[in-house]
Parts: sequence; C-alpha cells; structure tokens
Amino acid sequence: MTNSKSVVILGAGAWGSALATLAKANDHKVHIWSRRSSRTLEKLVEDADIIVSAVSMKGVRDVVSQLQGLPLSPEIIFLTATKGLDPQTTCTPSQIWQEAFPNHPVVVLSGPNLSQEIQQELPAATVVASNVTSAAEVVQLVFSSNRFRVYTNADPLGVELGGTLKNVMAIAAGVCDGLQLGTNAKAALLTRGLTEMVRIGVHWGAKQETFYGLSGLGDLLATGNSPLSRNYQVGYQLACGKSLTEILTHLQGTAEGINTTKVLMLRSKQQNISMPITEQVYHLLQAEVTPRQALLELMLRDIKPEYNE
Ligand SMILES: NC(=O)c1ccc[n+]([C@@H]2O[C@H](COP(=O)([O-])OP(=O)(O)OC[C@H]3O[C@@H](n4cnc5c(N)ncnc54)[C@H](O)[C@@H]3O)[C@@H](O)[C@H]2O)c1
Ligand SMILES: O=P(O)(O)OC[C@H](O)CO
Repeated sequence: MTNSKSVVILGAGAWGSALATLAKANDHKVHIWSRRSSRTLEKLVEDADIIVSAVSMKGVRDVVSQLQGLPLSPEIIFLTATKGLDPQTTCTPSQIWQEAFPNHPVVVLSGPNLSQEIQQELPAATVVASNVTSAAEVVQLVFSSNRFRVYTNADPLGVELGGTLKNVMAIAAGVCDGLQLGTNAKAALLTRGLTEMVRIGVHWGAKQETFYGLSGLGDLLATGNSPLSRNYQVGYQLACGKSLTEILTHLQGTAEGINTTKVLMLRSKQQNISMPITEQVYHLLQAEVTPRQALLELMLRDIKPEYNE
C-alpha cells in the first residue's frame, strides 16, 4: 500500500497502545518504543514518517533529549498526544517538541478519547491540530477509520490546552459525584469549569472557539462523566475519604490533572487570572481543605454577573 506510513510510538502505556491499535488497523507499519524496549530508539526512527509521543508529561523532556541526539529525516512529523504541562516552564508538550525540532512539523492530537473504549472498538472522534496544515492532514489520514473520526484544526495551542485543562475539571467532577451532589451541581461545575478553561486558555493565546469543540467541551464531558477517567477517579475517591497517596498507590496509569493543577495555580497567580475551581482542586490535592469545605468555598464566593467577571 503506497500510502502506508511508518509510525513510531513512544510510550507503551494505555494511550500509546490504543493509538498503535488504530494505526495498525489502517495497515500502517507501527513500532511501539518504551524504556524497556529491546530495540534502540535510533534503529526504530531510522525510516519513520511519524513519531508519536504518548508518554506522560514527566517523560516528555527525557524522550525529546534522547531523540535530539539522533540523525532524523527532515520529513519526519512529530505528533504529540500528551495532556500535561511542564512543571518547570509551564510549557505545553508541543511547545517543547517544537523548540527542540524547529524545522519539523509538530501536530497535536487531543479529544474525548478514553483509551479503554477505543480498545473496545467503540466509536470516537478526535482533533489533530498544527500550524502546518499538510502535516495535520497526513496524521488525519493515518488514524481515520469507520470507528475513529479525525478532524483537523489550525489552533494547536487551543486543542492541546483543551485536553490538558479539562483534567483539573475532571478531578472536580469526580468529587462532585463522590459527594453525590446531583445533576444540577454537576452541570454548574462543568459549565463554570469550561468558563475557567476558556479564561486561562485565551489569556495563553488560544482561540476561544476551540474550547467549544471536541478537545475542550468534548473531552470535558467524556472525562467529567466517566469512571474510566483516572482524573475523575482521583476526585471521586478523595470525596469518598481516601488520601491522595492511597489513591495513587492503586491507580492504573497517570492522572495528569494532579501536576496540571499545580502548574496552573503557579501560572494563574503570576498572571493574576481568577481560577476558583482550579484553586479549590489544588487545596484539596494538598489536603488543605476537605471536599465539603472546597464545595462551600465555591458556593459562597462573591455573587456576580455570569459574564464580564
Ligand atoms: N489513557 C487515555 O485514555 C489517554 C487518552 C488521551 C490522552 N492521554 C494522555 O496520554 C499520556 C499518556 O497517558 P497513558 O494513559 O498512556 O499513561 P500511562 O501511565 O499508561 O503510560 C505512560 C507512558 O509514559 C512512559 N514514560 C513515562 N516517563 C517516561 C520516560 N522518562 N521515558 C520514556 N517513557 C516514559 C511510561 O513508561 C508509560 O509507557 C498522558 O499525558 C495522558 O493524559 C491518555
Ligand atoms: O484517564 P484520564 O483522566 O487521563 O482521561 C483520558 C483522556 O484524557 C480522555 O480523553
């Protein structure tokens, strides 16, 4: 097949494995690399068309620096699927990839994509975004199928932040359900959560409308309502009285929202941006408030108009 691409996936976790399944189903040549792989990264990327980063945030700088030392074809497209923020610089993963490889196109993939559902072959949709449209279109073709609908988008920062910021709200949504606060409370939380995501995202340089698409609202609905989400699970179990240490001991995989909350708090304080839900999630994760106290703090804030805050 002439359109068959060579795809190297970095990270053999839940998401890397699901992305590999999708590309393989479209007859692409797929190699998954992990820290424990017997094949060297150098050998694997030799004939790669696309390098997909599906490592968790804490591994991004590490894999970037490993690749920087290798001879790479100038045609290679980097695709980043990590939903996190760098604790040191507050940069997004795509900003780190682009800075390290300024002459390569970088594409972001993000959307309501719970990996377990994708591995069960349930239908889903996602977004691939890049400043280089042709690169986004190549990635779109590689992953599109009758069970995975892929849209392109020209706002990579907005798409990336949509998937990243919603993890904080997914923790809050888990708390809401764990406390059994009801459907009205959940709707209020998710709606005001989206407002908060838009506020910081637009300040950061993203387009407002991107947050109303699959990677913002779409992913917020998926993770904020699903026990399959690790971030939701963190919130739910905190509300049930478990400590964060206990929860993380048993959690399968990464809940990026924990680190993202800390980075967001730092950035919103530096830039004086109001993020009341994020702030309460932060205090809760630090064990500085109980879930009920966090709820009361939010309910008793100064009353105000819905917009023009
Ligand atoms: N699981 C999902 O449903 C899903 C969906 C969309 C996006 N994501 C995002 O994808 C990323 C990965 O999620 P996941 O669910 O696969 O997590 P996971 O915990 O299952 O896997 C993380 C992977 O990163 C690797 N890794 C971590 N540090 C590394 C390092 N220094 N060097 C090399 N590899 C390293 C781990 O070995 C592991 O293979 C996260 O940012 C997550 O938010 C996950
Ligand atoms: O399990 P979570 O909370 O990392 O959510 C996974 C994905 O981000 C869903 O789109």
